[in-house]
Amino acid sequence: MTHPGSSPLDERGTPRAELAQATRALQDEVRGTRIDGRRARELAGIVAEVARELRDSGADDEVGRLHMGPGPVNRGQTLSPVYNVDTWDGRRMQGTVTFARFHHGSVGTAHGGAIGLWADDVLGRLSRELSEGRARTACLHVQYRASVPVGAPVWFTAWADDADGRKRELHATLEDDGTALVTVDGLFVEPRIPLNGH
Ligand SMILES: CCCCC/C=C\C/C=C\C/C=C\C/C=C\CCCC(=O)SCCNC(=O)CCNC(=O)[C@H](O)C(C)(C)COP(=O)(O)OP(=O)(O)OC[C@H]1O[C@@H](n2cnc3c(N)ncnc32)[C@H](O)[C@@H]1OP(=O)(O)O
Repeated sequence: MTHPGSSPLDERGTPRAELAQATRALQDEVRGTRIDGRRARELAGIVAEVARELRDSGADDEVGRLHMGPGPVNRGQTLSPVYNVDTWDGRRMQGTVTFARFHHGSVGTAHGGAIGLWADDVLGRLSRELSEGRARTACLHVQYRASVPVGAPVWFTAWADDADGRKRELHATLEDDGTALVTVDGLFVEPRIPLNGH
């Protein structure tokens, strides 16, 4: 079984990946900085200049589609927490996810919405690994059982029940030292009318 992270579509190590990684670092530092107001304004100008150059490079929807690539770290988007798939046996995926300062909710713990975003992403990825048909998230039930730390890797497991026609029930847990922090139950459905390119 091919390890998902070893797909030839993986963007890790490319210049584009480096740009995404640098942008993640920027997001984290913007979140935490104590920089003074005058310098903050100067830096805003520099960042705006970078954004202009990227926009002028011709970003469009085709580029946006790289968001769906398989690499855990470098899908060209910087919103989702970074996660790494360590094992994949065709049915069950295990690995670690690290919520960054950018995903901070309150008192050192991850924002619940960021956890939901990650869950949708990892189950979406699992769904893509399981079959060619493109399923979409119909329902995501996230149970927050204990706080998820920021800045430290947390172990995850994601797995699938048997497919039921176009429906796939997928599950995930986040855990720390054997204690469940979050449990997720998702329903993904292959649309009756397939969406173009999705
Ligand atoms: C080894 C290397 C492999 C390389 C692989 C390469 C790439 C893979 C890598 C990466 C992918 C990475 C990451 C993925 C990232 C993100 C994934 C995010 C996914 C999303 O974020 S996606 C956006 C949010 N999502 C939507 O935007 C959906 C909007 N929505 C719809 O598009 C429709 O609503 C739809 C399609 C859901 C259903 O529409 P439809 O018309 O096809 O469904 P229909 O009515 O026929 O229902 C059929 C059966 O599903 C049941 N059913 C339906 N909906 C239900 C519900 N909500 N609750 C409970 N049951 C439900 C019915 O009850 C019936 O059940 P039954 O058959 O038993 O009666």
